[in-house]
Amino acid sequence: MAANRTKEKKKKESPVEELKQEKEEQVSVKELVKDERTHKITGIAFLIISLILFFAFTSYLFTWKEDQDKVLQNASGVLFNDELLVSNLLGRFGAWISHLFFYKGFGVASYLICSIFFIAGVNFLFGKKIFSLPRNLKYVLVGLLVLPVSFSFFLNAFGFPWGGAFGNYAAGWLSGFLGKTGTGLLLSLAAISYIIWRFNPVFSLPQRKPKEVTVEPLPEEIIERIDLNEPVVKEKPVPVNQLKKESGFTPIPLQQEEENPLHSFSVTEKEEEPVYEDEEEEYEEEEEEADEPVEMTIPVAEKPVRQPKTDMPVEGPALEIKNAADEEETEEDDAEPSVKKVVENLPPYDPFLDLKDYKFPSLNLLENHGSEKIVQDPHELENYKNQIINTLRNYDIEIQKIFATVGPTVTLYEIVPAAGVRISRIKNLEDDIALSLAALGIRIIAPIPGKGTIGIEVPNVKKTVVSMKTLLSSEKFQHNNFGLPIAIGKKIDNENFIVDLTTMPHLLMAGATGQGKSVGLNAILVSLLYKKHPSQLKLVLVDPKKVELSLYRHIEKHFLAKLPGEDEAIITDTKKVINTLNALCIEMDNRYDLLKEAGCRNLREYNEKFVARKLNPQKGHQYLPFIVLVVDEFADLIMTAGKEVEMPIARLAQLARAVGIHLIIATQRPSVNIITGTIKANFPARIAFKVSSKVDSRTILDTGGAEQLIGKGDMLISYNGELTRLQCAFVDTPEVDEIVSFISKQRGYPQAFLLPEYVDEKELEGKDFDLSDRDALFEDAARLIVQNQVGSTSLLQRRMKLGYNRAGRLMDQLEAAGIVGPSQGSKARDVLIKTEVELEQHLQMMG
Ligand SMILES: Nc1ncnc2c1ncn2[C@@H]1O[C@H](COP(=O)(O)OP(=O)(O)OP(=O)(O)O)[C@@H](O)[C@H]1O
Repeated sequence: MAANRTKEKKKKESPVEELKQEKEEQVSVKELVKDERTHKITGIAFLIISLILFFAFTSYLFTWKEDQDKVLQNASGVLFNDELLVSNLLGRFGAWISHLFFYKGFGVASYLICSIFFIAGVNFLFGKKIFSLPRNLKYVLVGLLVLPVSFSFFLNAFGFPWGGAFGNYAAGWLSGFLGKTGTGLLLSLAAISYIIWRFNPVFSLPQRKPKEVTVEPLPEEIIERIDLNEPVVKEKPVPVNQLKKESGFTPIPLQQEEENPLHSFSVTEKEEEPVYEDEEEEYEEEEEEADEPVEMTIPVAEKPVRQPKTDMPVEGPALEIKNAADEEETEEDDAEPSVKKVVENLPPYDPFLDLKDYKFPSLNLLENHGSEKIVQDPHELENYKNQIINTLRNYDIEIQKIFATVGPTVTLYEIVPAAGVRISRIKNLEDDIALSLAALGIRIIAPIPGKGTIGIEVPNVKKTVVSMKTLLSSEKFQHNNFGLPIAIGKKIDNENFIVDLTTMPHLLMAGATGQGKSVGLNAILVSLLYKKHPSQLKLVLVDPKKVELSLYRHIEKHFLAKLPGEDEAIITDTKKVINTLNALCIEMDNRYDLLKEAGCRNLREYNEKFVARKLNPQKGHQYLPFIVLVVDEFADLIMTAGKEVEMPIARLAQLARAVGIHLIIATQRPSVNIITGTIKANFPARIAFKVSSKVDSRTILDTGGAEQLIGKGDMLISYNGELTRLQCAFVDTPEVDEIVSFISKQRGYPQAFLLPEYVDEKELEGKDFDLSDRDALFEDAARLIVQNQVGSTSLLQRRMKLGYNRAGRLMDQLEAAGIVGPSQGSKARDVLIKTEVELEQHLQMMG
């Protein structure tokens, strides 16, 4: 049976084979020329010709003396004169062809001919344009014109045909025409021109003091678009900057780049329209004057003041106000002329007086990770370009132009489709293009907002790590005037992405585990630590995982804020998180009260007024630092505490911006039950690292794309209505350790910045005030409150030199004794007893 089947099969196959043979016989010349095998054979033939010429020429260098006479004498028949014995390695042919090229032609420059055959051979053999033949032909042509003349002119010795007949003739003619000196100079000009053209050396005059230039220098690494409409393949991978120069890419002027909304998010460029409201512009002016960091050192005298909210005595001259004037009269408008005079005469309040020796961390604490030079293989560019064009062509989509912008991790191919092509068609081909490029993480932006082009982002084979050090040492970071500058990463065009957290004004970060979230948080925190004095910034760190943020515990006395009575500043316990969030709400309300009383619209105006000594510390006014709340692993909190966490966060996010409280919330699980509508509505700025699904991407960014990222700090940021792809700056844990230890070794405040105490009402229920437990200062406190008719804890703290806890306890006792009303959040409590006489009676009754 089996044998029969094989026979049948053979029978069946034979007609096919016959057909095949017939077909092979009928191959037309046209098909033969097109056939891949013909190309390979031609390629090898060319390579062999190139080798034959090379060996013949090289042998000629050693045998020319012996062979020259023989060839000259038998000029016509040398090739076929069997009796003629020559010394050239390639025999009579070698002797003849070398004589032809060297003696009668171009001398040593004849070697250039070999290169033509070599290049044509390689291109044919591999079926690709590995080297550019037209470019080679150009070089060969110029070489054959210039080199023989130079060789003949300069090396006219030893009887060797250095420049061949052509060289001799041309050099002789030139010498007659220009004289020897003229010819020498002309040939030198040719050589120098070539060197300048090829290598563009830098000629610099001895250093003179440069004039003051006000234009901001552009960051070095900005890379322009590469025009892929010309061949880009070079012999070996070269840095893109060089590549552009060498292969004649058409660099598009930077101005055009800036017009591209994808690139134009240069929030730090001076000429950019500021995104701030009026008041913030003013703030910048103020900061500009004050903020003149030289190598990260901010001048001490011109910074706003921090009035520590601790029990430590307030340093500096602000207390002099008290001596000079009644506290009721120190308000700017009502102030007596004499008071005004004193205030005017005082120098502005020194911001850093509390820690005036504080040194900002130096950039040396950070490391360079990798070379930072973006190296792009031109073959990769060419390949991807062709594959993109071919894939689109397979679907009948023609394109007009294609450009590439090479970023640290991805390259953006920008396509201008032919007229009439529907953009949605290209968008639908996302998967096909990804398949044809055999690359993961392709993202298609159709269209690029504000442009008639379509973007295809393709991950680079070789990725570059963006070091935090590069970003922090950049001009943009060092000389900006942002309230809270944060360096996040680099855009696809290599521009540094440095923004002001105060304008965000809060930030939501999401990303699957291991995709770079913690590194991103560290990058933000490190940026702040590099730019802010401890008096200007306080961090509230919430870290349910207990590991990520614990690095920062050593700077508790410099930069951290905590609840009164807590041991640890970094909050890991859910219950304490709720208390802290509510305490922050109280702080926010308190700040609003202070702002209202001072007649200021925001923190900046308020601090400005305070620094100018227009606000009276005796009335509770103090310098207010920014507070940044960082929550790592928000999902854990929402899962365990739900609304109890969500409500204060939403409230803070809605209102806290004006009073300088900003939120950074990170989560691994960007699902809708965690990032609820309320949270989302209040966090317009969002970052997504790689997430596991399109749904997750939509939850965080309101659009897909984050699932296509490639991890390791590759991210999308949605800010100001724009979506930008960034490579997050990399800062390693040992670097953070170094910075933290540098700060922690310096003198700090006596304790962390204390947040207002928040007592859960539920906990208080049932707790009655026991008269026998009365504080020793109870009666004094009661008198003070009644005299002033202000039920404020800070009044007790200030006047009685008490800590926050004790003052708070006293106030609770006063409430229990019916002297003051219940707490009203940030507002002072009502005082229920109006006169001192009444109070004395009350105290007596209490016994
Ligand atoms: N910006 C970056 N550049 C280069 N490599 C990075 C970058 N960010 C992260 N990585 C690499 O990815 C690893 C994981 O990053 P990271 O610890 O920040 O992830 P994660 O999202 O916080 O994870 P988890 O949620 O589990 O803590 C890092 O150890 C590092 O090797």
